[in-house]
Amino acid sequence: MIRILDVSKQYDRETLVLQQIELHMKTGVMGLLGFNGAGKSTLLKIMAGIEEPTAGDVMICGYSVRSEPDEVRSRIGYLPQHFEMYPHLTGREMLDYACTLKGIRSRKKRKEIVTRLLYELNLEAKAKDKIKTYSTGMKQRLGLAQAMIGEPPVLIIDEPTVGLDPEEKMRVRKLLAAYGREHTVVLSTHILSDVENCCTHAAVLDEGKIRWFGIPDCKSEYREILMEGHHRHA
Ligand SMILES: Nc1ncnc2c1ncn2[C@@H]1O[C@H](COP(=O)(O)OP(=O)(O)OP(=O)(O)O)[C@@H](O)[C@H]1O
Repeated sequence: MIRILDVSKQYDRETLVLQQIELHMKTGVMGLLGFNGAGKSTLLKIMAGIEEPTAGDVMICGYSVRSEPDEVRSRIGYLPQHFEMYPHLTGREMLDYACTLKGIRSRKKRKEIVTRLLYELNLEAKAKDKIKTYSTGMKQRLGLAQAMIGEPPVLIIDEPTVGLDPEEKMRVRKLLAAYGREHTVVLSTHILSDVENCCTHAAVLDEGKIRWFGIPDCKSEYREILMEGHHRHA
């Protein structure tokens, strides 16, 4: 589903933000862990076709983000770290508009999709309220809903549980874990419990390199690697 092939990224002459990243992922949920500035968002943006890699390529469902961006775009759902929404639209209107942008022309089909997503993200009660009245957590869930429109084979989510209360965190983790049974989800997070509660795989990104990749559990050495990095960054 996703093949990250020798990806490097340099924004300016001094900083090599990503260094020869190689990662392959089939179905499941991959948690990308790392400290502030480790390069997580940059890697997700490259996967989503928002940033160009300086070297290397990413293949999504067999298509290159560099040379086949339209094919890639139609196969991913992406939630960036800072997602701009129209404050004067209601949640339902925003999702309906996002469906239109994804090329879903039938009004009936859009209504079906939007109703199901509002239910899955626990937004039904606020569906007719303007987004400007939403809490951070509600906006985050609406952002997730727009990424899931059309059931894309690959979901790329930057910090999915930021701003959510504990109950909503659990709901979102369960939803992403369920999505990952038949699709591929890549998420970035600082939170170990996100990884241990919903990810089938984890990668630790540190100073632009993958320091660890594997199946996360509480005994995995990625915890030690994170602790060691924590001391180094403190
Ligand atoms: N557009 C840009 N121009 C120049 N430097 C950038 C740009 N975007 C990111 N960087 C730098 O690249 C590095 C990695 O940033 P990135 O946002 O990918 O890290 P991150 O792991 O997602 O961090 P955080 O957890 O704080 O979101 C940082 O040093 C950042 O300052």
